[in-house]
Formats: sequence, structure tokens, C-alpha cells
Amino acid sequence: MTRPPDPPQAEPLLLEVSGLSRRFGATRALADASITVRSGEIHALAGENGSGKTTLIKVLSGVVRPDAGTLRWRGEAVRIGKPSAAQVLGISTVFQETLYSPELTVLENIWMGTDRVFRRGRSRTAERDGAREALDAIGADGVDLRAPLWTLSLAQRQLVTIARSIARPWQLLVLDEGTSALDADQRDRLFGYLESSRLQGRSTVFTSHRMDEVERLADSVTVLRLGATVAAGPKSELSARRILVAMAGRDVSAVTASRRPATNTHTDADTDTDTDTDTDTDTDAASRVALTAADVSLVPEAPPHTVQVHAGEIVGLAGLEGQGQLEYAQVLAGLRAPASGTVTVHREGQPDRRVHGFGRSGDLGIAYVPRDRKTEGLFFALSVLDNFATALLRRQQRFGVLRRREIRRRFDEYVPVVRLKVHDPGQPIGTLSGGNQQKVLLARWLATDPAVLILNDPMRGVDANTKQELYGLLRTLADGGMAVVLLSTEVLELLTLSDRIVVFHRSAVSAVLDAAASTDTDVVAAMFGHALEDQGA
Ligand SMILES: Nc1ncnc2c1ncn2[C@@H]1O[C@H](COP(=O)(O)OP(=O)(O)OP(=O)(O)O)[C@@H](O)[C@H]1O
Repeated sequence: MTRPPDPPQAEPLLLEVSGLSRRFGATRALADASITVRSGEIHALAGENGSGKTTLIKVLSGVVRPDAGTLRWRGEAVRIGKPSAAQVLGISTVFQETLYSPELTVLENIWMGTDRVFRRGRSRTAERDGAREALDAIGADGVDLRAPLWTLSLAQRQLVTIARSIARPWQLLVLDEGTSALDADQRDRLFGYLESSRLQGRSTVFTSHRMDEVERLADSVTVLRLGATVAAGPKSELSARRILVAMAGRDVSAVTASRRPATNTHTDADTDTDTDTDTDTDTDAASRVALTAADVSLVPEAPPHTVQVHAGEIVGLAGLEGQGQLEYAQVLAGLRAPASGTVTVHREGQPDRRVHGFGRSGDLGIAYVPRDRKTEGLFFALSVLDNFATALLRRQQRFGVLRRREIRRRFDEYVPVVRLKVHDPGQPIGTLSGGNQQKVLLARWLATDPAVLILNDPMRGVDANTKQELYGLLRTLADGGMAVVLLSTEVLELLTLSDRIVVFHRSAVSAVLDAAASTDTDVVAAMFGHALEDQGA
């Protein structure tokens, strides 16, 4: 049994976990996992998809009982047999798959299931004040306590679940992919809260597949691989590269994908605020227009804007939460109608086809990979294989029955492409780790071989090493002639992958940036609606 070296800081130990193991049937989710957390530290728990992070967190929060292992809290041996035991210690967890009731209000969700110990004697006013304070502390001041949860965006729901955890007395906050739906601004505010909590001597354990978050926040890091702790220590002694190598158990190549060289000719001139759609007359195959959004405005008061996406091009969509980029992706995918303007698909050798906002664009060769796998994407009652097959089946219905054997063949083809870790394709999708569920969603749409691939934050929950491989895959698909539209909350991801980035502010296009000539500051400035000239760019 390995025990990680104690971080050299002087702060007292808060939590010491060692020798943890847990099986689910044939799967060993944890095998000799350990973690040591000090008071007043922010601790990153890193690991590839399926390495056991969520299972370890579930043990800490009393949701899963370990088969073996010891836990010490402030030096005392403890058992956390049920969630209320974790609450009494002061361990508060924000789970990856957020548990909430869509029909209940924000306020009701925040206090739902509160242990009676904390709830007894609380007045409605005190509950309202507590909920408001928690939301304000993490910068979610715009969220209305009376709103039913289903009316909120995915990011707002994530903020509510975080508020729910910090509204209770806590000493150790555990965030499992707690920032994956947040935009850059919301993330900054949350980090500010965690940093001020650290100053008060409270600790945080967080999992994130974003190395920039680990770099920025973590005082210490624990790395899991195949359920075991394979590296641990102060962040100052663990570089990002060492963490990535420990996660993979092998040397990992640096960024495997980058946008095409800056010789790309599709610059702002093609698409900028010019509303004339006839200007793009390139006949070169690589410049063939695959999709035109002509004079599109998302809301009646926004100016119309024309964007053309070329075969072989990756166009990024950026914006702070709720600025129109999501609606725009859905308009391109034919899932909603714009306030004005038209979207047209141009396929080689076929007449142009108009994309209507009725949600039947698969027939036009458009694939849309949604963001919220829980409500928009996956069918949790079905198996991994059935979830993979849904899009293929829908398309193939027109050409006759697609044989089960053929589906399995396609599935096996895509498992290595997205690096899916699955024991048995017949197992329910809910038993896969979050990142692996995301990969099934991605594989489902890739297998339809679309002409236009529209991705809504596709790397959410996908581990850093796999992400690099998927970046390479997207670049290869684009080089093969696919037109790719990528909505992402990660500015670095957009800069790495895109040829151009369309930035949204207040439901309108605020800038179209040539990614090769732009920095993250340019993108963030445009997200806040600042004209580039104002930034001296
Ligand atoms: N209830 C369950 N039944 C069967 N297998 C399970 C169950 N819960 C977890 N597993 C398996 O345990 C392993 C570890 O999963 P876990 O969710 O802890 O990984 P993770 O590191 O959190 O991954 P991710 O980064 O994708 O969230 C995976 O192989 C997963 O499929």
C-alpha cells in the first residue's frame, strides 16, 4: 500500500485517506487509493476518465462504502457510512451529475434534503437570506430564488448546486467537475470564493480536466490511475507535464493538433459584419462553402450577420454565458429558428437545402452534439451500445433496417477513436464515468459521417490527454472536408483548434477573429463586448 508523501506545509492535516478500494462487479473502481488534505489548502484530484475520482469522492461523501481502506479526520479514525455523517464532519460535495428537482424553485433546491440538524428552527427568511448569500458569494447574483430550476441554463444550475453545498456549514468542499459548465467570468468568481475560503482555513478538493485550473488554484495534487494513487504532493513539485504523464502512465506527446497554418484565407473579410452573402465566390475545393447563415439575427433588435463555414474549416463560437452563442449553434443545427435570416447547407453535387428550425437537420448532413448529456443527449435507461446507435438508426430507417451486427461493427470502430473505456457495450450508460459517457455521445454523431459537425462544448468532462487526441481527430476530420463548428467555454481550446472564432455579446456577433492572429485577451475582450480597437489590438 502506498501512502503519498505529506505536503511540506505547516498546516495541520484535515483528511487522510489510505488503502481505499472498491469494486463494482468486475470493475475495480478504486484499488489502493489515498489522499491527504491539509487545512486551508486547495487540492486537485487528477486522473483520466474512469480512473476513480468520482468513486473516491463518493466515499468521502458517504454515498459509496469502500470495500477496504481507512479515513482519518483531524487525526481521528472515522467511518462515513452515509451522507449525513459527511455533513456532520463538514464535508460538503458538489457532484458531477447534479441532483436536483427541475420543478422546484432555486430556493427549494438549495435547502432540499438538508439534514434536520441544520434546518431545525430556520425561518423562511433565514433560508432565503442563506441561499442568497451563498449565490452571491460565488457571483451568481443574477439567479432568482423563485425561478423553477428547469428555467435556468446549465451553468446557472451548476452554480445553484454549488450554492447548495456552501449554504451548509463546511470545512471541506469537494467539487467533482464543478466548473465544467461555467464560462470564464463565472469560473473566476468561484475561484475567488475558494481562495478566500482558503484564507479562512477551509479546504477544497476539486477534480478538473482543465490543467489551467489546476495550475491556477491547486496547492497540492493527487493523481489517480486505474483506481490507485500514482503521484501526490505540493503543486510546486508537480508540473503539468508530470501530472499528465502520471495520469496516462506513459509519456504523452504535446499538443497533437493545432489549427491549420495561418495561410488560411477565410478571414474576417468573408464574414464580418458585411451582410452580402454573394461575396464568397471561391471555387477551390478547400474553400467550398458548406453552410451559410445569411443575415441571421437571434433577436429582432440585434443587427443581422452573415457567417459562412467552409468545408475543411473549424469555426469556433465564443461568449460568456447567455450571450447568444448557444442559440446560434442551435440555429445552425436547425434546432431553432432565428429571429430573421436563413441557414443553407451546400453539399457537393446536391442542390442547396434550407435548414429550418424544426430539428430534423440530420437528413441534411448536419450533426449536433449537445452539451448537457443528462437532459439532451443520453438515454440513461439504455445500454452504451443503444445510446451509440440512436443517431445511426434514425438515419438508416430510410434505407432499411440496419443490422445489429453492423451497429456493433461501427461501435467497435469508434471505441478506439474516442478512447472509450467500456467493459461491456450492453451495460447501462449510467455505469460509465462521466467523461466516458461524453465520448459515447461524440462517437454517436461522428459515426453518422456528417458534412457539418456542430459541437456544443464537446470536451466537457473529457480528460486532458484524451482531449488532445480528440483535438487531433477533429483536425483530421476537418482536413478530410468536414465543416466543424465548435462552441466551447474554453478560450484556449478555441484558440488551439479554430481557424476563426465568432464571438457573441448580447445576442449579437461582437467580433470574428482570425484565431492564428488572436490572443486569449482578444477573445475575452470581445466576449465582454469591447471593440478590439479599444484594446489597442
Ligand atoms: N455504479 C457503478 N457500476 C458499475 N461501474 C461503475 C459504477 N460506478 C463507477 N463505475 C466504474 O468505475 C470506474 C471509475 O469510475 P469513476 O466515475 O470513479 O471515474 P472518474 O475518474 O470520476 O471518471 P471521469 O473523469 O470520467 O468522471 C469506471 O470504470 C466506471 O465505469
